[in-house]
Amino acid sequence: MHRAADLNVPGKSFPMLLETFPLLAKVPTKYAPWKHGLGAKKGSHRGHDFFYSLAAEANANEGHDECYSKHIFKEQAKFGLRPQEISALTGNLFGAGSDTSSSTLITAVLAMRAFPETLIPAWEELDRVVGPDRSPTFDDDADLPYMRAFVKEVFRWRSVAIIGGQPHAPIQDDYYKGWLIPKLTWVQGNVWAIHHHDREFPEPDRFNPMRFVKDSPDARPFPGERGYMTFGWGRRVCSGQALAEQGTWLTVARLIWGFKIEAALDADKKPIPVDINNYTNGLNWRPQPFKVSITPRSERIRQAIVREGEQALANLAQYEGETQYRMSTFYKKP
Ligand code: HEM
Repeated sequence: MHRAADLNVPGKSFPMLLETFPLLAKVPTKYAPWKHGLGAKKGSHRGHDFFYSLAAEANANEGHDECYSKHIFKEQAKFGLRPQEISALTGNLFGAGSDTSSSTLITAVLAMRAFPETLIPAWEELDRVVGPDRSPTFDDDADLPYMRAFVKEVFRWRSVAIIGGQPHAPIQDDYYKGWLIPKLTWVQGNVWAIHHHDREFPEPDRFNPMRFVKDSPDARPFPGERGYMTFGWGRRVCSGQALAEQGTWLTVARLIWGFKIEAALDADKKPIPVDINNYTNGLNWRPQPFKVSITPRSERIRQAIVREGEQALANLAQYEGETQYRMSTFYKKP
C-alpha cells in the first residue's frame, strides 16, 4: 500500500508523470516500463491476476454464502463481468479501503495526542452513557453527540484524500461561473483548501470537535449535510463511505473509551513532542511515525477490553486459514 501511495504523488514519478508527458502513454504497454506501476510486466503464468485468483479461491471455498466474492461470481453472467472486472471489484476494496482507513485512524491518534483537551468531554460523555464494563457500540451513537462530532473533525482536520482522490475530467466542454473547462481537463476538488477555509473553520489547524456540535459557538454553516467533503462528490463519490464512516466511528469511540493517549517520554522522562504537519506525500497522506503512550484508562476497563477481545477472537475463528496466494510470489514462475 505504501508503494501504491508513493506512485500516487502527482507529477513526481511514473505513472503519474504520464499526465505531464501524455505522448508517452501512446507507447504500447509491452515496451513502456513507466506504465507498469504496481502491475506485473507480463501476464501471469497462472492465467489470471492476483485479485481474481483470490476471489476465485474464496468462491470455491465451502460455506460463508454471504461472502462478497461469491456474490460477484453469482452475478457474473447477469452483468457479463470479465475476469479483470471481478479482479477490480474485489481488489479495489483493499486498494481504496485499507490505506485510507488506516491513515485516518493514525490521524485520529495524532489529534488525540496533540489536543488532549478534546478528550476530556469525550470521556465524560462515554463514562456517562457507556460506563466501564463494555465498549461503545453503534446503538450508543445517538447518545454520544460529542463523539460523532469528534469523528467528523478527524475527517475534516487532515482528510486523507487531501485533494479529493483520483483526478476527474469532464466528458465535454463545460462552463463554471463563466470559466471554460475544456473536455478532458484534469479536475480535482481541493479538499484541503475547502476544509481549511477560516470562514467555515476558524483556526483550521486546531483540532476542535466543537465545530460539529449543534448550537456550539464554534459551529459554522457548511454546504453539505455532513459538514465535510472527505469522500468526494457526485457519481464517483467513495463507494465505501458508509463503511468507512461507521468503522472510523467505532474504532475512534472504542480507542477513546478504553485508553489514555498521552505523550511518550524520552530517556530523561521528558515528553516527546509531535508535529501535526509532518505528513507523507501523495494523493492519500498519513502522519509520519510519531511516539505516543497508550494505556488502559482503568483496571475495570482493561478487564472489559480483554473480555471483549477474547470474544472477538472466538467469533472470528471461523474465518481463520491461509490463502494459497501471496502478492510477493504470485507473479514469479515456479
Ligand atoms: C476514511 C476512509 C476513506 C476515505 C477518506 C475515502 C475517500 C475516497 C475518495 C475521496 C474517493 C474519490 C471520490 C471521487 O473520485 O470523487 C474514494 C473513492 C473510492 N473509495 Fe473510498 N475512502 C475511504 C474508505 C474506503 C473504503 C473502506 C472503501 C471500500 C471498502 C472505499 C472504496 C472506494 C472506491 C471503490 C472508490 C472508487 C469509486 C469510483 O471511482 O466510482 N473507500 N474514496
